[in-house]
Amino acid sequence: MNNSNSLSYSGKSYSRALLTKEGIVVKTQGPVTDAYDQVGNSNGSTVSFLSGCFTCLNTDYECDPSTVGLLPNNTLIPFRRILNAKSVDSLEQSRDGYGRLAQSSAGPSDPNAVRHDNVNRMDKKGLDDDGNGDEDEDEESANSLIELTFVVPQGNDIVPQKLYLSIEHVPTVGGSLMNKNQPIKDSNADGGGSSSTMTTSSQEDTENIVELIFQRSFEGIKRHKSILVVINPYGGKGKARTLYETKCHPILASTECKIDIAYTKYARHAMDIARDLDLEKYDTIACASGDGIPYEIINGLYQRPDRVAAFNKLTVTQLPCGSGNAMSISCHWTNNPSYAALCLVKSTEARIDMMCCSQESYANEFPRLSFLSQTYGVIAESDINTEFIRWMGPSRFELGVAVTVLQGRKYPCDLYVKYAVKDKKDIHIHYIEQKNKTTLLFDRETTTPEECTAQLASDNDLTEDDFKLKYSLNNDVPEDWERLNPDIANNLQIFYTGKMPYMAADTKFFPAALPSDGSFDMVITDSRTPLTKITPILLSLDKGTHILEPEVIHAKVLAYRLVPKIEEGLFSVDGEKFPLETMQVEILPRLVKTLLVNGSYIDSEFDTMI
Ligand SMILES: Nc1ncnc2c1ncn2[C@@H]1O[C@H](COP(=O)(O)OP(=O)(O)OP(=O)(O)O)[C@@H](O)[C@H]1O
Repeated sequence: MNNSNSLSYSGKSYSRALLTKEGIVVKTQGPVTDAYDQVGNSNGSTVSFLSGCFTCLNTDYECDPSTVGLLPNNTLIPFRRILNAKSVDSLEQSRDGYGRLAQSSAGPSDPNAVRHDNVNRMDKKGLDDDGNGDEDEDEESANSLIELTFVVPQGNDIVPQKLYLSIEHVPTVGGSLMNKNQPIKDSNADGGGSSSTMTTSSQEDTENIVELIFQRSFEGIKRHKSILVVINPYGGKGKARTLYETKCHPILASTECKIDIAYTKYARHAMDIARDLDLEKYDTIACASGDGIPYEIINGLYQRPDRVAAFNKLTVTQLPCGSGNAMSISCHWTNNPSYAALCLVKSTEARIDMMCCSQESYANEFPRLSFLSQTYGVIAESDINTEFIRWMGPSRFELGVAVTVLQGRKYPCDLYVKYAVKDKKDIHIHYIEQKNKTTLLFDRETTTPEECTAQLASDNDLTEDDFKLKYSLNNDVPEDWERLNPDIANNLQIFYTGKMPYMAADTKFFPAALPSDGSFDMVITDSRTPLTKITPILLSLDKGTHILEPEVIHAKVLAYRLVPKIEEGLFSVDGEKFPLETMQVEILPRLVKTLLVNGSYIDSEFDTMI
């Protein structure tokens, strides 16, 4: 390579870089390009990010071989985008007899595998970048090369990329920078660590820097996860497997996580998988599916004799590969499988409340845990009874709702509710108070990652008591439960209860939902509401402002009993069909561990809705 700006060692193009508080800044290495993308980060702000080809992996535009591996001046690679870091010397120690670098844990579809081959071909010829076979350039820097893997945007997705770096500066106490050739602080020196210094060899420096990169890239986050990916090959109209393999796996395989994959072979198989799972083997179950598989996994775990241990050990999350991905939208803040894969790696564990459903048909055996919603009336009928027009995609559901509402159908019932917060104004106060609790917990300025994890862990040890139901279906309705005005109950149109803000990509049905406020949201409409009023209500579901309308009943509840008074129909629980029988539901606080961006659901903007 005849580019005067380029650096190479042993056939590897590499860049000089600085380690800063925010990430790794890559210094001038080649012609400055304007190929930047604005990428929304988990805090809702944006960061600059390079797109296009700089490591020969992107096909967005044709690359210039003289700039391969080179980044424009001062490109910041934020820590939250970093998946892995390795000392190149330690990689080289694991070469096979042919001089190949050891392959990463990436599967066959991992584009990084190609990159290893490219590098090795050059190594085999014994040529460096100037083609003369001398390993003469920047020998000292090359001794401490780091192979960094991070995500970059590609089209609508993110993909892993590798880059070789020579880190010239690392931060000292307080975040100021020091020269690499000075003795570096020990591996705790991440802004608050020991001030003792070590005089180390270049290789030891590199190992320390790698450790520092890991500490900053995985603050308060489990780095070596053992993940069981459960794929529903029929999910997402048969696209779930391909979505996982092309968009999620390359990202997960680039990390230090261990990944096993199980395919569901029949309906409800995921429940059996969770029931029979070896708890020792995994800490995370990732459902590459719609919302049906997380529901089955959670209930499979619930039915285990060692359910306390199961819910203490395992985190259940979703990679959005189905047609309904409410869990990922609410928890990972995205419906995009590749971004969700990054969230799986980078998000914080947090406990969420479950809603425990009892009906005569199954309650004596096992009640059912619902993480998302229960519905009766228009929504239930529209979800299930429009299966035959599934080809229409999500709009079939809206059409179903519109038709049923236009028909003026009603779904009489008796409804008894134990309220947590009944008045709409008080819900706002409750929401802001509870939301701030989580925000404070995750405020990195006031809470260290360790404190944050400790606070979360302090109530992470469930006991069998946490599974005990307060109310029995067989008993009379408790005295402190309130009966919904029969005038409304006998004309009920929509009955929908939920625990997450989004029920579909453009349906923010429960904007006041919070992960663990010990209650769930109830929304009710009356079929006598004039069309001129109900139409704007339905049209505002995407914004979530429907709950502000006076015609909509909205409350935070702890439990309810609904006695249907129709001959034919159904309940829908987390999108699954349930029998038309008396349904009793109560909250079981903080039962399931999942992954939430900064410990919160996606911002529903409920606090600013007036
Ligand atoms: N191999 C299989 N054969 C038939 N059904 C299956 C299989 N694997 C899983 N299922 C069922 O598919 C259903 C839907 O799963 P999931 O939520 O992952 O997909 P989805 O794309 O969101 O589908 P839906 O639109 O039906 O909710 C679940 O009830 C599950 O039991």
